[in-house]
Amino acid sequence: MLSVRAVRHLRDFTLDVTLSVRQGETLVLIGENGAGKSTVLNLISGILTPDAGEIVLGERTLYSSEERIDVPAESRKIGHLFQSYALFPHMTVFENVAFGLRCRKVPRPEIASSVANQLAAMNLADLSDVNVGRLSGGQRQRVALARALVLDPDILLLDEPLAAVDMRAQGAMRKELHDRIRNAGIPCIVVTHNLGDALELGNRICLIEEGRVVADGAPEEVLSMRDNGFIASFAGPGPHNGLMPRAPITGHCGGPPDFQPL
Ligand SMILES: Nc1ncnc2c1ncn2[C@@H]1O[C@H](COP(=O)(O)OP(=O)(O)OP(=O)(O)O)[C@@H](O)[C@H]1O
Repeated sequence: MLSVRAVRHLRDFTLDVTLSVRQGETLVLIGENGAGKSTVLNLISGILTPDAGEIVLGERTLYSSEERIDVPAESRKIGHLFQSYALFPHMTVFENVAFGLRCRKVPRPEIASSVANQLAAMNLADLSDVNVGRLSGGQRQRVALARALVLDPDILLLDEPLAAVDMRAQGAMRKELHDRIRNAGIPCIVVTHNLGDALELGNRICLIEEGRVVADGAPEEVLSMRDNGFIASFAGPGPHNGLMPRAPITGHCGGPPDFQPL
């Protein structure tokens, strides 16, 4: 179980979110550009430090402003797939996937077998010795996912995991993600602008607007709010056909747990 209560002052507004994700549950974060979705992931993985609040993963407090606990990013066992991959282009696929394990000082033979297994599982074994700079966007995204999964993480944070995968490969990749998330049985947070992905991958959808959670519920509940006009931010295409428009949100709801409009 992950539980987050985090405040962080950003350039244009103060992010102030409270959310939780149970074991085996996938929470999908949606919201317009700049709403604060990636910042939430960065606060959980330790790349950014909250200005106040508390982040607890299982039995472990990762951050607490009251108890002055701030576990550094490298000591958190978190699989974080970044929107921009954050891979090393001059290093091989193997070296990129091994990077987090090396930082954790995992013994070399264990790194070799873990990385080989992960690459095989993701059909990347043939690219093991290829420099990442030579790969396509979709291939890089799979390498970034392999790097997140090879850590055997306690939680998965996936920022736009299918954005760079071409349409033809998206179906297979979405299914693979779905299976892996389910099999991992750990909390997972996915940021996406794609409603089809949100429905396919998520047990719950959380809508963020200017750093605040304005809706949090089962996908069908959040969608019915959309259908009833409480949320206009993804009122465009139908559930399975593409990108959510990034227009300003014109309606609010009361947020968890009863989703009443303001
Ligand atoms: N380190 C930072 N310090 C101050 N402001 C920041 C920082 N990082 C991001 N911001 C600002 O915080 C806001 C939220 O950005 P964030 O990247 O989290 O949004 P997002 O919802 O993930 O957007 P997108 O869908 O475009 O990726 C933006 O206004 C951004 O300019």
